[in-house]
Amino acid sequence: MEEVSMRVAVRIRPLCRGEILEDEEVCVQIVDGQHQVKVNTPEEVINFDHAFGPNLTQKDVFDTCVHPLVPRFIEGCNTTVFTYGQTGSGKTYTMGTLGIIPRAIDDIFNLLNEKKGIKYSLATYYIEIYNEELRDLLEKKNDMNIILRDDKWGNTECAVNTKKDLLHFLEEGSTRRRVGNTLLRKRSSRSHTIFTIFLRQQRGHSQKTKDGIVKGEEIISKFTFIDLAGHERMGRSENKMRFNESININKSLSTLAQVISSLAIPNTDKAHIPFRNSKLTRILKDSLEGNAKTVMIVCINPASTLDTLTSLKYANQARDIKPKTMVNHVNEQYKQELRDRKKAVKQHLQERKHVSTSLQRSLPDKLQTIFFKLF
Ligand SMILES: Nc1ncnc2c1ncn2[C@@H]1O[C@H](COP(=O)(O)OP(=O)(O)OP(=O)(O)O)[C@@H](O)[C@H]1O
Repeated sequence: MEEVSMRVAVRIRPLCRGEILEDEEVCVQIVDGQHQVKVNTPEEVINFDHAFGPNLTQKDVFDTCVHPLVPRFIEGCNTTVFTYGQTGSGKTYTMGTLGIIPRAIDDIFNLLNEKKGIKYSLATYYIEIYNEELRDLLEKKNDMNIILRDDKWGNTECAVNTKKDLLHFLEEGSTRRRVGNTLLRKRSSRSHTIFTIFLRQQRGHSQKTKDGIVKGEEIISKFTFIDLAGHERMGRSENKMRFNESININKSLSTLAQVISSLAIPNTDKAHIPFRNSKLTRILKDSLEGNAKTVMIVCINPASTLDTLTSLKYANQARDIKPKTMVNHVNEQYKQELRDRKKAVKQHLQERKHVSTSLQRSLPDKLQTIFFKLF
Protein backbone atom coordinates (compact mmCIF):
# COMPACT_ATOMS: atom_id res chain seq x y z
CA MET A 1 0.00 0.00 0.00
CA GLU A 2 1.39 3.34 -1.04
CA GLU A 3 0.63 6.71 0.54
CA VAL A 4 -0.12 9.51 -1.89
CA SER A 5 -1.30 13.06 -1.44
CA MET A 6 -4.20 14.50 -3.32
CA ARG A 7 -3.01 16.38 -6.43
CA VAL A 8 -4.30 19.89 -6.89
CA ALA A 9 -4.06 21.78 -10.18
CA VAL A 10 -5.06 25.32 -11.12
CA ARG A 11 -6.30 26.36 -14.53
CA ILE A 12 -6.70 30.01 -15.43
CA ARG A 13 -8.97 30.50 -18.43
CA PRO A 14 -8.41 33.24 -21.04
CA LEU A 15 -10.46 36.43 -20.84
CA CYS A 16 -13.64 35.93 -22.82
CA ARG A 17 -14.84 38.35 -25.54
CA GLY A 18 -17.20 40.25 -23.24
CA GLU A 19 -14.48 40.72 -20.64
CA ILE A 20 -12.04 42.01 -23.28
CA LEU A 21 -14.69 44.44 -24.62
CA GLU A 22 -15.24 45.70 -21.09
CA ASP A 23 -11.51 46.22 -20.63
CA GLU A 24 -11.35 43.81 -17.71
CA GLU A 25 -7.87 43.42 -16.27
CA VAL A 26 -6.08 40.17 -15.63
CA CYS A 27 -5.55 40.00 -11.89
CA VAL A 28 -4.11 36.50 -11.48
CA GLN A 29 -1.32 34.72 -13.37
CA ILE A 30 1.00 31.73 -13.37
CA VAL A 31 4.54 32.40 -12.17
CA ASP A 32 6.77 31.55 -15.15
CA GLY A 33 8.02 27.99 -15.19
CA GLN A 34 6.61 27.28 -11.73
CA HIS A 35 3.59 25.54 -10.28
CA GLN A 36 2.65 28.78 -8.61
CA VAL A 37 -0.18 31.25 -8.98
CA LYS A 38 0.25 34.95 -8.25
CA VAL A 39 -2.76 37.03 -7.25
CA ASN A 40 -2.26 40.78 -7.65
CA THR A 41 -4.47 42.26 -4.93
CA PRO A 42 -3.80 41.45 -2.17
CA GLU A 43 -0.48 40.22 -3.53
CA GLU A 44 0.07 36.59 -2.75
CA VAL A 45 1.78 33.58 -4.34
CA ILE A 46 0.35 30.09 -3.78
CA ASN A 47 1.91 26.72 -4.67
CA PHE A 48 0.14 23.91 -6.46
CA ASP A 49 1.04 20.56 -8.01
CA HIS A 50 0.26 21.84 -11.51
CA ALA A 51 -0.65 25.25 -12.89
CA PHE A 52 -2.09 25.89 -16.36
CA GLY A 53 -2.19 29.34 -17.90
CA PRO A 54 -4.71 30.59 -20.49
CA ASN A 55 -2.64 29.37 -23.43
CA LEU A 56 -2.59 25.74 -22.38
CA THR A 57 -5.00 23.36 -24.05
CA GLN A 58 -7.52 20.75 -22.93
CA LYS A 59 -5.01 18.11 -24.01
CA ASP A 60 -2.27 19.67 -21.85
CA VAL A 61 -4.53 19.58 -18.80
CA PHE A 62 -5.65 16.01 -19.50
CA ASP A 63 -2.17 14.64 -20.25
CA THR A 64 -0.66 16.12 -17.10
CA CYS A 65 -3.40 15.57 -14.55
CA VAL A 66 -5.70 12.77 -15.64
CA HIS A 67 -3.82 10.50 -18.03
CA PRO A 68 -1.65 9.12 -15.14
CA LEU A 69 -4.82 8.08 -13.26
CA VAL A 70 -6.06 5.76 -16.01
CA PRO A 71 -3.54 2.92 -15.40
CA ARG A 72 -4.31 3.14 -11.66
CA PHE A 73 -8.03 2.74 -12.42
CA ILE A 74 -7.29 -0.31 -14.58
CA GLU A 75 -5.11 -1.70 -11.76
CA GLY A 76 -8.18 -1.58 -9.53
CA CYS A 77 -7.94 1.70 -7.60
CA ASN A 78 -10.75 4.20 -7.22
CA THR A 79 -9.80 7.38 -9.04
CA THR A 80 -11.51 10.77 -9.01
CA VAL A 81 -11.20 14.12 -10.75
CA PHE A 82 -13.19 17.14 -9.75
CA THR A 83 -13.42 20.71 -10.96
CA TYR A 84 -14.00 23.48 -8.49
CA GLY A 85 -14.31 27.26 -8.90
CA GLN A 86 -16.46 30.31 -9.27
CA THR A 87 -19.36 30.58 -11.65
CA GLY A 88 -18.07 31.00 -15.20
CA SER A 89 -14.50 30.01 -14.38
CA GLY A 90 -14.32 27.08 -16.82
CA LYS A 91 -15.29 24.00 -14.78
CA THR A 92 -17.68 22.46 -17.31
CA TYR A 93 -15.40 23.43 -20.20
CA THR A 94 -12.52 21.59 -18.48
CA MET A 95 -14.49 18.51 -17.41
CA GLY A 96 -17.41 18.11 -19.81
CA THR A 97 -18.17 16.71 -23.23
CA LEU A 98 -15.21 18.49 -24.88
CA GLY A 99 -12.80 18.19 -21.99
CA ILE A 100 -11.46 15.56 -19.62
CA ILE A 101 -14.20 12.90 -19.64
CA PRO A 102 -14.18 11.94 -23.37
CA ARG A 103 -10.37 11.87 -23.31
CA ALA A 104 -10.40 9.61 -20.25
CA ILE A 105 -12.95 7.31 -21.93
CA ASP A 106 -10.64 7.08 -24.95
CA ASP A 107 -7.66 6.24 -22.73
CA ILE A 108 -9.58 3.63 -20.73
CA PHE A 109 -10.65 1.73 -23.85
CA ASN A 110 -7.17 1.97 -25.39
CA LEU A 111 -5.57 0.56 -22.28
CA LEU A 112 -8.14 -2.19 -21.85
CA ASN A 113 -7.66 -3.21 -25.49
CA GLU A 114 -3.91 -3.40 -24.96
CA LYS A 115 -4.28 -5.72 -21.97
CA LYS A 116 -4.68 -9.24 -23.20
CA GLY A 117 -6.38 -11.92 -21.13
CA ILE A 118 -8.46 -9.65 -18.91
CA LYS A 119 -12.16 -10.34 -18.77
CA TYR A 120 -13.95 -7.15 -17.91
CA SER A 121 -17.29 -5.39 -17.94
CA LEU A 122 -18.11 -1.70 -17.67
CA ALA A 123 -21.07 0.23 -16.33
CA THR A 124 -21.82 3.86 -15.70
CA TYR A 125 -24.09 6.22 -13.86
CA TYR A 126 -24.58 9.93 -14.26
CA ILE A 127 -26.33 11.89 -11.53
CA GLU A 128 -26.72 15.45 -10.38
CA ILE A 129 -27.27 16.93 -6.94
CA TYR A 130 -29.68 19.81 -7.23
CA ASN A 131 -30.95 21.56 -4.08
CA GLU A 132 -29.68 18.62 -2.00
CA GLU A 133 -31.70 16.16 -4.12
CA LEU A 134 -30.31 13.50 -6.39
CA ARG A 135 -31.48 13.21 -9.98
CA ASP A 136 -30.56 10.44 -12.36
CA LEU A 137 -29.45 12.07 -15.61
CA LEU A 138 -29.68 8.78 -17.54
CA GLU A 139 -33.15 7.83 -16.43
CA LYS A 140 -35.30 8.86 -19.38
CA LYS A 141 -35.31 8.00 -23.07
CA ASN A 142 -32.77 5.28 -22.60
CA ASP A 143 -32.49 3.01 -25.60
CA MET A 144 -29.47 1.14 -24.22
CA ASN A 145 -29.36 -2.13 -22.37
CA ILE A 146 -30.03 -0.96 -18.84
CA ILE A 147 -29.29 -2.90 -15.70
CA LEU A 148 -31.57 -1.46 -13.07
CA ARG A 149 -29.81 -1.70 -9.79
CA ASP A 150 -30.86 0.64 -7.07
CA ASP A 151 -27.91 1.50 -4.92
CA LYS A 152 -28.11 3.46 -1.72
CA TRP A 153 -28.89 6.69 -3.63
CA GLY A 154 -31.43 5.05 -5.92
CA ASN A 155 -29.67 5.91 -9.16
CA THR A 156 -29.46 3.77 -12.23
CA GLU A 157 -26.38 1.96 -13.40
CA CYS A 158 -26.17 1.37 -17.16
CA ALA A 159 -24.17 -1.44 -18.74
CA VAL A 160 -21.63 -0.27 -21.28
CA ASN A 161 -20.30 -2.39 -24.13
CA THR A 162 -18.47 0.09 -26.30
CA LYS A 163 -16.77 3.47 -26.19
CA LYS A 164 -19.70 4.79 -28.24
CA ASP A 165 -22.17 3.72 -25.48
CA LEU A 166 -20.23 5.59 -22.85
CA LEU A 167 -19.91 8.77 -24.94
CA HIS A 168 -23.62 8.54 -25.72
CA PHE A 169 -24.49 8.39 -21.99
CA LEU A 170 -22.19 11.33 -21.29
CA GLU A 171 -23.77 13.48 -23.98
CA GLU A 172 -27.36 12.48 -23.19
CA GLY A 173 -26.91 13.09 -19.47
CA SER A 174 -25.12 16.40 -19.95
CA THR A 175 -28.05 17.86 -21.87
CA ARG A 176 -30.33 17.13 -18.90
CA ARG A 177 -28.19 18.95 -16.37
CA ARG A 178 -29.96 21.71 -14.45
CA VAL A 179 -28.84 25.12 -15.72
CA GLY A 180 -30.30 28.56 -15.12
CA ASN A 181 -29.71 32.19 -15.88
CA THR A 182 -28.15 34.09 -13.03
CA LEU A 183 -27.16 37.71 -12.82
CA LEU A 184 -23.57 36.64 -13.21
CA ARG A 185 -24.07 34.56 -16.34
CA LYS A 186 -26.53 32.86 -18.64
CA ARG A 187 -26.87 29.06 -18.48
CA SER A 188 -24.90 28.65 -15.28
CA SER A 189 -24.75 25.09 -13.88
CA ARG A 190 -26.97 24.97 -10.81
CA SER A 191 -26.10 21.43 -9.76
CA HIS A 192 -23.10 19.25 -8.99
CA THR A 193 -22.80 16.45 -11.56
CA ILE A 194 -21.20 13.08 -10.94
CA PHE A 195 -20.29 10.82 -13.86
CA THR A 196 -18.95 7.44 -12.74
CA ILE A 197 -17.44 4.58 -14.72
CA PHE A 198 -17.34 1.17 -13.02
CA LEU A 199 -14.87 -1.47 -14.13
CA ARG A 200 -15.29 -5.09 -13.06
CA GLN A 201 -12.36 -7.32 -13.97
CA GLN A 202 -11.64 -11.00 -13.81
CA ARG A 203 -7.89 -11.53 -13.74
CA GLY A 204 -6.76 -14.70 -15.49
CA HIS A 205 -3.09 -14.99 -14.51
CA SER A 206 -2.09 -17.41 -11.82
CA GLN A 207 1.15 -15.79 -10.69
CA LYS A 208 1.21 -13.23 -7.92
CA THR A 209 1.98 -9.62 -8.81
CA LYS A 210 3.25 -6.86 -6.54
CA ASP A 211 -0.44 -6.08 -5.84
CA GLY A 212 -1.00 -9.63 -4.69
CA ILE A 213 -3.40 -10.41 -7.54
CA VAL A 214 -4.06 -14.14 -7.95
CA LYS A 215 -5.91 -16.21 -10.55
CA GLY A 216 -9.66 -15.78 -10.84
CA GLU A 217 -9.71 -12.71 -8.72
CA GLU A 218 -12.43 -10.14 -9.20
CA ILE A 219 -11.58 -6.47 -8.93
CA ILE A 220 -14.02 -3.58 -9.06
CA SER A 221 -12.86 0.00 -9.43
CA LYS A 222 -14.58 3.28 -10.21
CA PHE A 223 -13.50 6.42 -12.00
CA THR A 224 -15.53 9.41 -10.86
CA PHE A 225 -15.72 12.80 -12.59
CA ILE A 226 -17.32 15.58 -10.60
CA ASP A 227 -18.22 18.96 -12.00
CA LEU A 228 -19.18 21.10 -9.04
CA ALA A 229 -21.68 23.93 -9.29
CA GLY A 230 -20.00 27.31 -9.19
CA HIS A 231 -19.67 28.91 -5.81
CA GLU A 232 -20.81 32.51 -5.71
CA ARG A 233 -21.54 35.36 -3.36
CA MET A 234 -24.98 35.29 -1.81
CA GLY A 235 -27.38 38.00 -2.88
CA ARG A 236 -25.89 38.41 -6.33
CA SER A 237 -28.40 36.08 -7.95
CA GLU A 238 -31.66 37.70 -8.88
CA ASN A 239 -34.67 35.75 -7.55
CA LYS A 240 -35.82 33.55 -4.69
CA MET A 241 -35.39 30.31 -6.63
CA ARG A 242 -31.84 31.24 -7.60
CA PHE A 243 -31.19 32.41 -4.05
CA ASN A 244 -32.31 29.04 -2.63
CA GLU A 245 -30.17 27.23 -5.17
CA SER A 246 -27.20 29.37 -4.14
CA ILE A 247 -27.79 28.56 -0.47
CA ASN A 248 -27.72 24.82 -1.25
CA ILE A 249 -24.73 25.09 -3.57
CA ASN A 250 -22.75 27.08 -1.03
CA LYS A 251 -23.86 24.81 1.82
CA SER A 252 -22.55 21.67 0.16
CA LEU A 253 -19.36 23.42 -0.93
CA SER A 254 -18.73 24.68 2.59
CA THR A 255 -19.31 21.15 3.96
CA LEU A 256 -16.78 19.98 1.38
CA ALA A 257 -14.38 22.63 2.68
CA GLN A 258 -14.91 21.43 6.27
CA VAL A 259 -14.29 17.83 5.20
CA ILE A 260 -11.15 18.84 3.33
CA SER A 261 -9.78 20.81 6.26
CA SER A 262 -10.54 17.96 8.71
CA LEU A 263 -8.86 15.44 6.42
CA ALA A 264 -5.84 17.70 6.07
CA ILE A 265 -5.16 17.53 9.82
CA PRO A 266 -2.91 14.53 10.52
CA ASN A 267 -4.52 11.71 12.57
CA THR A 268 -7.99 13.30 12.59
CA ASP A 269 -10.58 11.19 14.34
CA LYS A 270 -12.65 9.87 11.39
CA ALA A 271 -15.85 10.10 13.44
CA HIS A 272 -15.51 13.89 13.46
CA ILE A 273 -15.24 14.35 9.70
CA PRO A 274 -18.63 15.77 8.60
CA PHE A 275 -19.12 13.57 5.51
CA ARG A 276 -22.79 13.06 6.35
CA ASN A 277 -23.64 16.77 6.39
CA SER A 278 -24.32 17.01 2.66
CA LYS A 279 -25.15 14.64 -0.20
CA LEU A 280 -22.05 15.82 -2.05
CA THR A 281 -19.66 14.87 0.75
CA ARG A 282 -21.42 11.55 1.31
CA ILE A 283 -20.87 10.69 -2.33
CA LEU A 284 -17.31 12.02 -2.32
CA LYS A 285 -16.41 10.12 0.87
CA ASP A 286 -14.57 7.25 -0.78
CA SER A 287 -12.89 9.68 -3.20
CA LEU A 288 -11.36 11.71 -0.42
CA GLU A 289 -10.38 9.12 2.15
CA GLY A 290 -9.03 5.62 2.06
CA ASN A 291 -9.02 3.83 -1.22
CA ALA A 292 -8.71 6.69 -3.72
CA LYS A 293 -6.44 8.65 -6.00
CA THR A 294 -7.82 12.10 -6.54
CA VAL A 295 -7.10 15.20 -8.61
CA MET A 296 -8.79 18.51 -7.92
CA ILE A 297 -8.71 21.13 -10.68
CA VAL A 298 -9.43 24.66 -9.54
CA CYS A 299 -10.71 26.84 -12.35
CA ILE A 300 -10.03 30.55 -12.21
CA ASN A 301 -11.58 33.53 -13.97
CA PRO A 302 -8.58 35.78 -14.65
CA ALA A 303 -10.64 38.98 -14.35
CA SER A 304 -12.15 38.27 -10.97
CA THR A 305 -10.45 39.30 -7.75
CA LEU A 306 -13.60 38.65 -5.80
CA ASP A 307 -13.34 35.01 -4.73
CA THR A 308 -10.11 34.02 -6.46
CA LEU A 309 -7.91 34.07 -3.39
CA THR A 310 -10.54 32.15 -1.38
CA SER A 311 -10.75 29.50 -4.13
CA LEU A 312 -6.98 29.16 -4.28
CA LYS A 313 -6.56 28.86 -0.52
CA TYR A 314 -9.41 26.37 -0.30
CA ALA A 315 -7.74 24.25 -2.95
CA ASN A 316 -4.26 24.60 -1.54
CA GLN A 317 -5.46 23.04 1.71
CA ALA A 318 -6.58 19.94 -0.17
CA ARG A 319 -2.96 19.19 -1.03
CA ASP A 320 -2.41 18.07 2.56
CA ILE A 321 -4.93 15.23 2.29
CA LYS A 322 -3.14 11.91 2.21
CA PRO A 323 -5.48 9.12 1.09
CA LYS A 324 -4.18 5.56 1.05
CA THR A 325 -4.40 3.89 -2.35
CA MET A 326 -5.06 0.19 -2.61
CA VAL A 327 -6.49 -2.23 -5.11
CA ASN A 328 -10.12 -3.34 -4.53
CA HIS A 329 -9.61 -7.08 -4.24
CA VAL A 330 -13.22 -8.17 -4.11
CA ASN A 331 -12.50 -11.87 -3.86
CA GLU A 332 -9.83 -11.45 -1.18
CA GLN A 333 -12.19 -9.39 0.92
CA TYR A 334 -14.98 -11.89 0.34
CA LYS A 335 -12.71 -14.81 1.15
CA GLN A 336 -11.65 -13.13 4.38
CA GLU A 337 -15.31 -12.57 5.32
CA LEU A 338 -16.00 -16.25 4.66
CA ARG A 339 -13.01 -17.25 6.79
CA ASP A 340 -14.22 -15.00 9.62
CA ARG A 341 -17.76 -16.35 9.38
CA LYS A 342 -16.51 -19.97 9.38
CA LYS A 343 -14.38 -19.25 12.43
CA ALA A 344 -17.35 -17.69 14.23
CA VAL A 345 -19.60 -20.68 13.39
CA LYS A 346 -16.91 -23.14 14.57
CA GLN A 347 -16.49 -21.23 17.80
CA HIS A 348 -20.25 -21.13 18.32
CA LEU A 349 -20.53 -24.89 17.72
CA GLN A 350 -17.71 -25.59 20.16
CA GLU A 351 -19.35 -23.44 22.81
CA ARG A 352 -22.68 -25.16 22.19
CA LYS A 353 -21.01 -28.58 22.45
CA HIS A 354 -19.38 -27.58 25.70
CA VAL A 355 -22.71 -26.33 27.16
CA SER A 356 -24.59 -29.41 25.97
CA THR A 357 -21.99 -31.81 27.44
CA SER A 358 -22.09 -30.17 30.85
CA LEU A 359 -25.90 -29.97 30.72
CA GLN A 360 -26.12 -33.63 29.68
CA ARG A 361 -23.94 -34.72 32.59
CA SER A 362 -26.18 -32.96 35.06
CA LEU A 363 -29.38 -34.65 33.77
CA PRO A 364 -30.96 -37.92 35.07
CA ASP A 365 -30.40 -41.01 32.83
CA LYS A 366 -33.78 -40.94 31.02
CA LEU A 367 -33.55 -37.27 30.20
CA GLN A 368 -29.93 -37.78 29.10
CA THR A 369 -31.13 -40.20 26.38
CA ILE A 370 -33.73 -37.70 25.11
CA PHE A 371 -31.13 -34.90 25.23
CA PHE A 372 -28.67 -37.00 23.25
CA LYS A 373 -31.28 -37.60 20.52
CA LEU A 374 -32.08 -33.93 20.32
CA PHE A 375 -28.48 -32.71 20.01
N1 LIG B 1 -9.72 27.31 -21.01
C1 LIG B 1 -10.68 27.92 -21.71
N2 LIG B 1 -10.45 28.34 -22.97
C2 LIG B 1 -11.41 28.98 -23.68
N3 LIG B 1 -12.65 29.22 -23.21
C3 LIG B 1 -12.94 28.84 -21.97
C4 LIG B 1 -11.98 28.16 -21.15
N4 LIG B 1 -12.55 27.90 -19.97
C5 LIG B 1 -13.81 28.36 -20.04
N5 LIG B 1 -14.04 28.92 -21.24
C6 LIG B 1 -15.31 29.57 -21.65
O1 LIG B 1 -15.76 30.34 -20.52
C7 LIG B 1 -17.16 30.22 -20.35
C8 LIG B 1 -17.49 29.69 -18.95
O2 LIG B 1 -17.03 28.38 -18.86
P1 LIG B 1 -17.86 27.22 -18.13
O3 LIG B 1 -19.26 27.14 -18.59
O4 LIG B 1 -17.05 25.98 -18.26
O5 LIG B 1 -17.84 27.77 -16.65
P2 LIG B 1 -18.33 27.06 -15.30
O6 LIG B 1 -17.26 27.28 -14.31
O7 LIG B 1 -18.72 25.66 -15.57
O8 LIG B 1 -19.59 27.97 -14.94
P3 LIG B 1 -20.90 27.63 -14.05
O9 LIG B 1 -20.44 27.22 -12.71
O10 LIG B 1 -21.64 28.92 -14.03
O11 LIG B 1 -21.63 26.57 -14.80
C9 LIG B 1 -17.66 29.34 -21.47
O12 LIG B 1 -18.09 30.15 -22.53
C10 LIG B 1 -16.42 28.55 -21.89
O13 LIG B 1 -16.48 28.16 -23.24
